[in-house]
Amino acid sequence: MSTLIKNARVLDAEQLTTKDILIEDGKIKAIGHDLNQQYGAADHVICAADRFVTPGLVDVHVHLRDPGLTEKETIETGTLAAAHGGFTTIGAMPNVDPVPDTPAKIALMVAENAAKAHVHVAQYASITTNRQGDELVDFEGVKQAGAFAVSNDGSGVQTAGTMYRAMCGAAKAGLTLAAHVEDDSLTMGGVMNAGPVADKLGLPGIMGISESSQIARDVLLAEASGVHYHVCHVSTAESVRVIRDAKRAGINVTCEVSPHHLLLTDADITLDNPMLKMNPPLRSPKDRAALIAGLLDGTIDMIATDHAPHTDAQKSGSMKTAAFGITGLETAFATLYTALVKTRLLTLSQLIDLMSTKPAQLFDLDQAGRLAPGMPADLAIIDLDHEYEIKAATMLSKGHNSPFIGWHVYGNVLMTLVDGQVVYGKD
Ligand SMILES: NC(=O)N[C@@H](CC(=O)O)C(=O)O
Ligand SMILES: [Zn+2]
Ligand SMILES: [Zn+2]
Repeated sequence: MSTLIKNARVLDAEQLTTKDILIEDGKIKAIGHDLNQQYGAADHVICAADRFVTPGLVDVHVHLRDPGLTEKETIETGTLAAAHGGFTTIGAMPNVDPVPDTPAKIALMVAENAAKAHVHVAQYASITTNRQGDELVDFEGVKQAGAFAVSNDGSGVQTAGTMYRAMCGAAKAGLTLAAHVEDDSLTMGGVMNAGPVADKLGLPGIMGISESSQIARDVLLAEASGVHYHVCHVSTAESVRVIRDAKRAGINVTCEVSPHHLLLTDADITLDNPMLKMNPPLRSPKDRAALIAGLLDGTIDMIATDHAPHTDAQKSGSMKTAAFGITGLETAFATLYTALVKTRLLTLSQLIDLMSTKPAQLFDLDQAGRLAPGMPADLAIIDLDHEYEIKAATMLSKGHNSPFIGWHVYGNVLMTLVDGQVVYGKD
């Protein structure tokens, strides 16, 4: 089976050029001109009509909610949402029920993902039993069973001793440790960023030091243990500074930032609105500026959505009681392309690096992140030229908890292919 994508605009040495892409048996066979002369006619032709074709996007931070929380999302709906957003590989976080904290549970989840997912799913195991306390997971065992990394996302690892032992174990097993950094003794029941906006709204605040102080602890533990330490969803200027300094010291640390922390701040919270409640919270404009500076100087390695679907009921009422988290898979590319690339803060090539090439490289997902002969045909065809409105009605995720609904953006994903098969497509 062969497919020819005609007239694709692809990035080549940071410039967009028009080429054809030939796919054979799920892999990219060739990228170039007049491919039918060399390889003969393809079984199928997709006319890209000068639309942008990107290597499939890679998101290392997604909540699929399956098993156990399937009223919010399932493997099917979450990975359809990923395909709709142009993502072809996602990392699934372990805050599900039961928590994948044994080799047997990981093996089961890996099998379920393979049977039900529309895109490639890399599965996280937890760091500790049931994502809490101090008993470590069998890292060698979960790696053998198919876990690609470990994380307690949703909660921080509270004690240095447990984190250090976890890092030593993960390093020995060759697993990246991805940390949700949050010191519970500094969180104090907050629901949004601590500061003048929270004070004005009368809402309890979450201090930035609950995040940054744990990163400061962890980079030193990472240095001592030799683990690849990855920081999830950095949100403050101090976090960026600590990570920048750690990188300069040669420590093996990487980090991600979410689209919402790049696009919004607590100044956008003008009333008690659960759609703007997530963990970590939207920070100050000064923090947002530091995140963008961190992206530009390479301190921040990648963008990850932290797609966190919840039911309408769980996201209604007051920020004091609503669930933390917003969806992201179906809005990430378009919102970032519109706000950062069209305004020339980033080039398109830099955005694709941050959303595909670098997450694939840094998480050893060596079958993702590049459009090149021999690679799996994982790609998305995107219309960069026509403005559209983000609407809840077009979302394939079960969760409609997005603050970006109603935004007018560019960068509509028209079609997504995984292993050469169309997993999302509009005519
Ligand atoms: N980000 C969130 O606000 N919520 C996430 C958990 C997490 O990423 O920490 C969730 O699972 O809902
Ligand atoms: Zn988290
Ligand atoms: Zn998360």
